[in-house]
Amino acid sequence: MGGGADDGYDAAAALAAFQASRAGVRGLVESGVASVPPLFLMPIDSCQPPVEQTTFAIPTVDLALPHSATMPLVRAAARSCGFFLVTNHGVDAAVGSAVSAVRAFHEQPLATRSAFYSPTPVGSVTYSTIPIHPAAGTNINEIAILPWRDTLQARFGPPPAPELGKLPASCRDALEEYQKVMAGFGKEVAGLLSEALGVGAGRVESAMGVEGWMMACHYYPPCPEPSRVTGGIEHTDPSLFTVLAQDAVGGLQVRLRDGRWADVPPVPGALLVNIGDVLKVVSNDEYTSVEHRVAIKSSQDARVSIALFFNPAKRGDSDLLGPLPELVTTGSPQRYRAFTLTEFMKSRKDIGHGVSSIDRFRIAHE
Ligand SMILES: O=C(O)CCC(=O)C(=O)O
Ligand SMILES: [Fe+2]
Repeated sequence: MGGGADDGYDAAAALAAFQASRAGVRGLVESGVASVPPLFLMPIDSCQPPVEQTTFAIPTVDLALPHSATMPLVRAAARSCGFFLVTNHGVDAAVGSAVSAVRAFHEQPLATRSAFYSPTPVGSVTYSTIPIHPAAGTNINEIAILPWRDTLQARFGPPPAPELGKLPASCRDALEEYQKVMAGFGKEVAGLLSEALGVGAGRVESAMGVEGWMMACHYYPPCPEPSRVTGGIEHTDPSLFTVLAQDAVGGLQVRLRDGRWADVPPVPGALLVNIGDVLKVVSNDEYTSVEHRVAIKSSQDARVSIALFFNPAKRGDSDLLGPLPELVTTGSPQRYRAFTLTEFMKSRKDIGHGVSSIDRFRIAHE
């Protein structure tokens, strides 16, 4: 992939030119590209839908049900497929405004939005086309490949809040409001997930803190050749858990246990929650962190999604992430050694963004 001197294509120069345009993928589409530039072409086996691609019904947790009913649903979903939809969450207005504000930001005229654009996401607020991690794909080598997506990313925590004044004015109020409302929603989800582990509702939060908020506001432009690109390569989330809000276009796919990929069609009004690698570790493998990716579905419609990662707030070099001691028993021995967030991030950098990045900390048992 990526070509070389032999075919006259210089991938590094193409990447530099794309980044220097400060226009993102949206800019390419606005300029009327009729085919996918090589920088975005995925190896065939990384983006083509497998033959038996299927649609999968994600379990739903209805928060209007009594607590005694929701808790077992959360427990079953977190253990079996690692994803669940949440309905009757009471935050529709904030979700609607945030998704609209993200679309408005990405669809501003080039001159306005390019002022925010940076080639790589460094800093607490960034707008970029984040290159695919070289180790993340099966046969992606050292030449960067880009996803068919532009991302406005903002770190909201842990406190003290980083410079949110850097958020673009066009979406600042809606995103700040969304974050505030979702902090409350996330506490409720953290409580349910903790209680469903049988360790008490406050345990996960008191052990880790959940205020390490990172918000990724994605924009997936329509693509002239959707099957040749990826919106996001297969990965697991590094978070404790992630909450995804999205419009009606769709594109998210999850990997089933048998290895096939399944479409997860958006459900109007529902939020999607998934378990990340850190909570899988904390739960001593009772919960599962499932690989997912994003396909581009449309040559007409741009898709917007907002992934809000609830990461551990406790992240110093003396804060250890590991299985909760009360979940370690004779029948269920400790599956991971404790590690710091710094070690974990290094592992993702070295090994890639799949679930295997926590295998470095796994304790082998006969
Ligand atoms: O846009 C989506 O549907 C998913 C995005 C995602 O998986 C992520 O940001 O980690
Ligand atoms: Fe993800």
